Amino acid sequence: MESIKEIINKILEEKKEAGGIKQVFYVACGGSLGAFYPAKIFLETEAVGIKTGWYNSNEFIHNLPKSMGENSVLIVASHKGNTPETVEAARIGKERGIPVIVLTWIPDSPITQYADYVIPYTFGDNKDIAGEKTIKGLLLAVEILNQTEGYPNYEKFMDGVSKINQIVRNACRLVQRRAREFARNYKDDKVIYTIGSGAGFGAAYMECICIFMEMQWINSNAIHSGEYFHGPFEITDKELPFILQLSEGKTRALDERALNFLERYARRIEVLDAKELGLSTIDASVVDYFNHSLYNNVYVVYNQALAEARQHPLSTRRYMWKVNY
Ligand SMILES: N[C@@H]1[C@@H](O)[C@H](O)[C@@H](COP(=O)(O)O)O[C@@H]1O
Repeated sequence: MESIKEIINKILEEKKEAGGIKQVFYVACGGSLGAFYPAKIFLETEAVGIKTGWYNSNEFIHNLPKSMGENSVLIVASHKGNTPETVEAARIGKERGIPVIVLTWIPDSPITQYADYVIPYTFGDNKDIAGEKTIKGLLLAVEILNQTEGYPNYEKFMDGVSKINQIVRNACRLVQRRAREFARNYKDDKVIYTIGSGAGFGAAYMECICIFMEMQWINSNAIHSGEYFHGPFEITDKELPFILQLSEGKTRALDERALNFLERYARRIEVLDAKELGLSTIDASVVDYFNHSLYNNVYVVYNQALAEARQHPLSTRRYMWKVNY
C-alpha cells in the first residue's frame, strides 16, 4: 500500500500540467468530520495559496463549492464506510474526475468503490494514536503543503507524530482519578458545555455532539473560547458545568481569558490543561495541531467513567441506525 507521501506525490505528478493542487476539501459527518478539524486549521494557517474546505457531507452535496475542479483533492472519511451522504460526496468527486482519498475503518465498505486511494487508520483500545484518523488527515495536509509550497516545520511535525502516542498514554493515566471524580460530580447534570479553541476545537465539538448528546443524551454546546464572550458567557453561573480545554500553542490566550472569567463567576469547571498533560514536549512551532489528539483521547477516560456512573452505556441509541433519517 502506498504511503501518504507517495499518494500526494502521485496526485501532484498527475496534476503537473494542470497546475497542481490548489483546493483541498475535507468532507465527512459527525465524529469523522470533527477528526478533520486539525487538518483544516493546519492548511488555513500554514498554506498561502491553497484553499481549504471543511464540509458536512450533506451540505457538500447540496451546495458544491464552485472552486471544486481540476486542481482539487477530495478527502472523505466514514468510519463504517456506509453513511449515505458521505458515500454520495465521494461518488460526486469520482464522477467529476477529482482524486478521492477515503479514510475508513472497513476496507471493503460501500464508500471505497469511489476511492482512488483508501487510507486505513488505527481505532479502539490500545490503538497507536499516531495512526488515528485525525493524524492521517493531518499528514495528508502536511504532505500536500510540503510537496507544493514547502513546509519548513516538516521535521518538527514528524517529531510530534513520533511523540504523541506516549504523551496521550501518560495523560490518560494522569486523568483516571479526576475522571472518576468528574463522573461522580456530574452524573446527574442535564447540561454540560465544552469550551475550546484552535486546532483542538474539533475535540470540544466531538465531545459535545458525539458523546454528551449522542451517547449520553446530555444537553451540550461546544463553545469557542473567543466566542464565549459574545453571547454564551451570559448563562454562566455557579451551577452550570463547563469543560474547558486549555490548549497548547497560539490560541492558549483565548482559553486563558475564558478560564479567568469562569473562575470569577462559575464554580463547576473541569480544566483539561494540555501543558500539564504533557503536550509541551512537542515543538512550539507545531504543538497546536496535536491538541485534538490529546483531548479526544483523554475524553475517552472521562466518557467511560461518566457512562458507568450514569449507567448509560456509550452504545445506547434511540434513533441512530435504528429508524429512517
Ligand atoms: N459519533 C459519530 C456520528 O456522529 C456519526 O453520524 C457517525 C458517522 O459515521 P461514519 O464515520 O461511519 O460515516 O460516526 C459516529 O458514530
